Parts: sequence; C-alpha cells; structure tokens
Amino acid sequence: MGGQVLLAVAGNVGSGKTTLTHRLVSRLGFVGLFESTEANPYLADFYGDMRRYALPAQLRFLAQRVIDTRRVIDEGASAIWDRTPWEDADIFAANLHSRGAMDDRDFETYRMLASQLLADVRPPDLLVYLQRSVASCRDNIARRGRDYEDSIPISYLEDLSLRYDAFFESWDRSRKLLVRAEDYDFLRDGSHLSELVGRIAESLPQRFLSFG
Ligand SMILES: Nc1ncnc2c1ncn2[C@@H]1O[C@H](COP(=O)(O)OP(=O)(O)OP(=O)(O)O)[C@@H](O)[C@H]1O
Repeated sequence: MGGQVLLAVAGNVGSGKTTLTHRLVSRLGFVGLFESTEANPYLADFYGDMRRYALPAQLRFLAQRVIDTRRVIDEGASAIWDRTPWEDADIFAANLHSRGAMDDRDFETYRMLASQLLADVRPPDLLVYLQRSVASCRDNIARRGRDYEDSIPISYLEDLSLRYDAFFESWDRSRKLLVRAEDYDFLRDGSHLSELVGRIAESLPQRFLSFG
C-alpha cells in the first residue's frame, strides 16, 4: 500500500453518503470521518430560519469539518470522508448566498475564513460523487424522519443538486469518480459494494496499486 489513502464521498442531502461510507469503512478498514447530526448545534434552528442562522451554521460546519480532517490526516491512517469541507464552502454556503439567505457581507466574511482554513488542507486522493435524483433524496429524507428536516423545501434540494453537478464537473483537486446511486444497492447487496471498490481501485493514482 502506498501510504495513507484519502477517499471522499460527496453528495446531496439524503443521497446515501453515510450508508455508503459505513460500508466502505468496514470493507476497507479505513477510518470514517462522519458528519454527526448532533455535532452542529445550529442545524435545527438553521432549517427553521435559514436567514437568521445561515452564517453561524456554515461557520460551525466548516470549522468542525476542517478540525476533524486535519486530525485524521495528521494521524496518518487511511480515511474516508462522509462529505468534505469543500462542499460546505463551494456548495452549501454559496447556495445560501444565491438564494438570498446569506447577504453579501456575511458571505464575504465566510469566504475570507474558508479560504484561510482550507488553504493547506490536503485534498482526498479520489472524490466519489454519489449522484442521486432529487425525488429519491427527498424520499430518503422522509424515510429517516428527522423532525428538523421536514421543512427542507424541494427547491433547496434542486438547487443543491445543480450545484453538486457543477462542483463535480469542475473538481480538479484530485481524481474523481461518478457513481449513480440509483444503480446500486449498497445496503443489501455485497456484490454492488465489491464492484464499487473495484472502480475505486482503478480510479486511484498508480501509487496505490495494491489498494482493496
Ligand atoms: N454546510 C452545510 N450547510 C447546510 N446544511 C448542511 C451542511 N452540511 C451538512 N448539512 C446538513 O446537516 C445534516 C447532516 O446529516 P447527514 O450527515 O445525514 O448528511 P446528509 O447530507 O443527509 O447525507 P446522506 O443522507 O447522504 O448520508 C443534513 O441535513 C445535511 O444536509
């Protein structure tokens, strides 16, 4: 194995990142970098009133994810991210700004901090984009039944989905892999996971030849 491998799973709210990341963690023996739903004390308030809580919620997401990322990278173990800090900055915060939930002044403040915090964070070796239709994301969100997510407008998911596609298209910090979530059943079918692990191995840089 060519040293520490960093994988990232990126995708919309309800796309199934957490399920996939758990499966990959147990298959590969990597450390999982999970987004704890309880970790952001602004989240429920944010969904209740996006205008009021956009800036503190975004700052908290970014700070927590950068702290967790740096710790895992410093520890030297191979790891897999369930969402990256670049998604916070380039997708979520930018989306709130363009929806009018974050004003120009707050967005500029956020951008100043984000560019400093992210300046020397090592990117993943491979970004896996778990692409799922908005209708299917919405069904997953409804099924998991978190009260505070009841208020998520469909237009919010649609905007994020467009931004995710553009983010993936322009992602040039590492290699990347598109996975259409609806073609796989990672929860119930082990062969689907094996197929994806094979695709990941093929997509990684040469130095990780013995991966998987
Ligand atoms: N930067 C952010 N801005 C706004 N909301 C965010 C941000 N990062 C995460 N969230 C929200 O916090 C919650 C975290 O939940 P969770 O970890 O289950 O992620 P998720 O996006 O729903 O992923 P998945 O269903 O693919 O596992 C979700 O409602 C998620 O959209």
